[in-house]
Amino acid sequence: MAQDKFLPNGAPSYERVQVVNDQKKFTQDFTKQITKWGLGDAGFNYDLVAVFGSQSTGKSTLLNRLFGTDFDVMDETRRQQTTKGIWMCRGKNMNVLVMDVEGTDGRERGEDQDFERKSALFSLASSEVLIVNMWEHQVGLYQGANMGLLKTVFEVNLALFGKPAADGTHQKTLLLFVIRDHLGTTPMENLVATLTSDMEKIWDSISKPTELRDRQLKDYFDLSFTTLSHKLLRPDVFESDIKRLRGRFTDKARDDYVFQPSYHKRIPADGVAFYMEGIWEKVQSNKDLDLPTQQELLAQFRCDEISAQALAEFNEQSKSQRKPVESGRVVEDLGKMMRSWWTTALARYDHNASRYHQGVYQRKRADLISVMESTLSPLFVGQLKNLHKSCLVSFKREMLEGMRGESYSFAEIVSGARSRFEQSFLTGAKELLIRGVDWSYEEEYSLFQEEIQLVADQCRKDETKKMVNVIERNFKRSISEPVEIELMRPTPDMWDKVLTAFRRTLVKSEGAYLTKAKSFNCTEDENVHALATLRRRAWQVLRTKIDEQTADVGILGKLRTHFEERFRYDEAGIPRVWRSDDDIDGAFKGAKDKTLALIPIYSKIKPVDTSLEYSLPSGASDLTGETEEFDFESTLTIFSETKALDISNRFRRDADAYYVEAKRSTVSGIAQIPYWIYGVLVVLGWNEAMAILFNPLYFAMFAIGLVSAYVIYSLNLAGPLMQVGKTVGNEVYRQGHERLKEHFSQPPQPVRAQPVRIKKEEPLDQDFDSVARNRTREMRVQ
Ligand SMILES: Nc1nc2c(ncn2[C@@H]2O[C@H](COP(=O)(O)OP(=O)(O)OP(=O)(O)O)[C@@H](O)[C@H]2O)c(=O)[nH]1
Repeated sequence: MAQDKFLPNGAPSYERVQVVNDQKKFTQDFTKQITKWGLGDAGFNYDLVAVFGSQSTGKSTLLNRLFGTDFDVMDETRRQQTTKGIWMCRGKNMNVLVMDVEGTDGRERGEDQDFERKSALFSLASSEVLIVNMWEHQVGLYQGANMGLLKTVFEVNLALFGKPAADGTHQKTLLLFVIRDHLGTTPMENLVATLTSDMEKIWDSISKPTELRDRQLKDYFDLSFTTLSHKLLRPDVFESDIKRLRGRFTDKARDDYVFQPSYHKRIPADGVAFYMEGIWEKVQSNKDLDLPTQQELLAQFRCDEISAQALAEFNEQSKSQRKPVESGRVVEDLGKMMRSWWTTALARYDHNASRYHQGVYQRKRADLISVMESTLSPLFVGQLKNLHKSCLVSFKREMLEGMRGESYSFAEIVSGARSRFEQSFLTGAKELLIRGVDWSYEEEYSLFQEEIQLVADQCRKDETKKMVNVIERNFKRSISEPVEIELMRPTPDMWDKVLTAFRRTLVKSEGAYLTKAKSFNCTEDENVHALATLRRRAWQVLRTKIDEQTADVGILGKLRTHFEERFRYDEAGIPRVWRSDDDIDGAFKGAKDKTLALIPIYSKIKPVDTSLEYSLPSGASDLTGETEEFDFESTLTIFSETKALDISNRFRRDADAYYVEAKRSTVSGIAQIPYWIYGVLVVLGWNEAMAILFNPLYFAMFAIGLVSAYVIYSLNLAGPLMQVGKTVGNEVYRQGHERLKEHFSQPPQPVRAQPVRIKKEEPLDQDFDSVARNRTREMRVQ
């Protein structure tokens, strides 16, 4: 709140204003006040100085003496806090904004150090020169000299306002250490060295943002030092010290002039209020600035250390199982291990850190838990995935093994395997849980269940397919014989019988399917699909069988048989022996016509009783879901008209052959020896027969002949004897043949000339030829 001290002549006023009250509210009158101070148009021509230090260390006194301000000064007799919040005043006859800040370590605020930190940070961030006010005897102390506070302030200041400008330079601030009540016993240089070293130490110990890790204290701050004598004991020296120091703020020519341009924030004076309000808001609202107490700071430091130690061991342990899990293995007792690492780390942290500030301890504990959780999370997720995979593989294996035999219930195998491996997954997943960690396996579990269902469905589909194939084979076996029989004995209602047999067998097959499908837990849709497939395949089996039976050879055979049965056999089934007076033509025509009439019957599946007609939807899809080309109507036609014509022509040719054969058989019957010839033979041979019967020699020979014939017949020797006879005959023939060949093919041997003695008795008139003949004969004899 501004103190109203308007000057009647319009000269600038020097009244102070409370920029931030003790409720941490920033004043709304600041801009107005800057105008009143006459600095509205000052542009950059102004400076800003603030003071930092413990309560009642003469800060206000110092500022009033240096800048001619009138900040409240403590009443010596009461020794209590005077400055509350942050005040500002214009320096007398100086374009200097002077900020008097509530002292630190105030009795009134006690443990609540929030305001002193925020106000200190605000002063540091907004001023060009920060006067660090302290008693000489505070130098070298840590808490006493506000070093802890400075450390915090530096840390947050760096994080919030420490980013370099575009040219890489940093906004600098002068820290002017004013050592009060300087007695002179400790040389100035020593004090400077101690304070400089303290500041360097503070700077080194603060945690810096990564990108500002290597920044030095001098990048942000210049340090300057001065002393003031004891105000009460040596008032004269004090006064001269003040005067000397004042010169540093006013005399720009001096080397140690404090308001160097490099410290200026480059904010025009009329924007200072807005700028400072922004800084205050940033200071106030930033979470990082909920600054801790010294106790908290210590706790933070120690808890961090303890936590890091606990984490180091924990990380080492968890690392050991990372590889196995990543490689896809289900690590046994992983949950147990994780819980052990977890509790060990927490116990270690709890044991060492619980002695520190509870808030910090709890907060850091939560941090530790969160880090451990994120470290173990990949193991949890990986193990769940591995569990999922391994249970699924085992489920598949068990399904396949279960379905290996003949008699098994698919539904039982599925439900058994499913519940076992779901349980196995759940047990494995639950084993991984750590109390207090919000991990969930539900999503993975439902994925696992879905995949189990997919595998079961696939197995069921495969099994259904297999089952339909088996039923189809059985159907084929069952339908084969009835179809063969019915097609072998064609009648007009042949197809009625075939279709009846087909329906009967199909009903049995469908029944077999439905019984098995029940144990498969097939859906209604799957059943409909499978039955449709079964019907179509059954029909195709029937068709194949019919095709096989009505192939060229088959159909011609059947027609021939049918024809023969009617032409070559009589009604009683006895083979006909055609006589010349038989009506071969009529029988032939009848049999042929009846047989030809079968061809149209064979050519199309068409029952007489239309209720037996069978039909199937065309273009039905297979069990695999693939649509097959299937035109039911076309399957009803066994052969086309052209084919029927061809068959009938070929049959006609066969039938004609039978006809010719029949005709020939009557002719050959006619060519037999007439019966009267036998009579003539009896008459003519009567005498010879009597001669044999009544001549004992002939009779005996006849009887022997008969007995021999009987013996040969009864011993079945006719064949061997014939064979022997034949062999002997052949041998005789061969021998004879060879002899003859030898005889006729031998060339005449050359005859050696012998001396010829003319026998007396030989007639002289014997001609040469006869002699030669005789000679030749002789030679042969020789
Ligand atoms: N010994 C000594 N006392 C001083 C000096 N300067 C001021 N004092 C006395 O210290 C007391 C506190 O002075 P203030 O100026 O009010 O101190 P302050 O630091 O502004 O106090 P707060 O604003 O309440 O924090 C007053 O009684 C002053 O007379 C000094 O240099 N030496």
